Amino acid sequence: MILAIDVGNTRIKAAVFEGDILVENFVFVKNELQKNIHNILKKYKKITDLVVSSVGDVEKQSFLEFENDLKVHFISHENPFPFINCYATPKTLGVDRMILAAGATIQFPNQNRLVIDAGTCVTFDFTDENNNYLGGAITPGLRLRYESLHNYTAKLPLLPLEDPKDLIGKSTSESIHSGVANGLVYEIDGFIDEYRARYSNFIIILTGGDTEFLAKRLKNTIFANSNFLLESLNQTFQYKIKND
Ligand SMILES: Nc1ncnc2c1ncn2[C@@H]1O[C@H](COP(=O)(O)OP(=O)(O)O)[C@@H](O)[C@H]1O
Ligand SMILES: CC(C)(COP(=O)(O)O)[C@@H](O)C(=O)NCCC(=O)O
Ligand SMILES: [K+]
Repeated sequence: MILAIDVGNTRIKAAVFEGDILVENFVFVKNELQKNIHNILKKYKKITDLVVSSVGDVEKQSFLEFENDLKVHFISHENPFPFINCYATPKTLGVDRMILAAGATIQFPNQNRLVIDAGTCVTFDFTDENNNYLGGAITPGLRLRYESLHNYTAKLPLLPLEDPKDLIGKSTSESIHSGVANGLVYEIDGFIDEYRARYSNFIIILTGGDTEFLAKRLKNTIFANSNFLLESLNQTFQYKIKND
């Protein structure tokens, strides 16, 4: 069994895998990392490997303390990936984005794929049918948009994510909800339309903490899968075992 852990900029996501099967998944915050790993290992005694991908600021040491009981693997740029990396600055490309592109390439062979990860940031990652990873986009995520409006103005309150009542906000809070929530939905649909103008055919995978909120509001047809990054992490690790 494998314990896959993805450290994002907001939360840590983890999943136990038996081969390709996701047995159970977990979400927690940074300062509860060790406690959670201990509990997972207590529950699943067959875990032999810990596979970590991180774009957040968690010390490697937090994972290395489990080295007596497990093999600990950090997925990095040095790993083999199933695509040709055409990013102009491959060393600064987020390892989470590489893993998403790897998962898309493995799960959807011989087609163009766009992965949208709605986390702290919303990232777009495009891999074409010849397995060239071309790049994409980075834009602030839903929560980050609410927080920036509050943090960089004198008058705007910090609001929790809420369904916008209407396109036309009739109060400060309605205007913020319309601007942030409708805004991100239109932005994502707009991006997809522009991609479609260049590539007539591609599949779209939506993942990340805001998957559920966004999936039902987008006009485009997408595969919504909150666990896509963890599944891709497991697949990237299996690919490494076969190709190292
Ligand atoms: N309990 C929660 N805490 C924080 N964010 C949450 C929570 N539930 C849903 N979200 C949403 O998830 C998004 C962050 O997604 P996540 O996948 O956790 O990010 P990251 O991978 O960057 O850590 C936020 O924009 C927020 O709206
Ligand atoms: C863009 C990101 C901050 C997204 O992080 P996340 O929202 O998943 O927490 C991360 O992929 C990153 O730090 N990327 C480095 C820059 C790049 O990918 O070009
Ligand atoms: K992201």
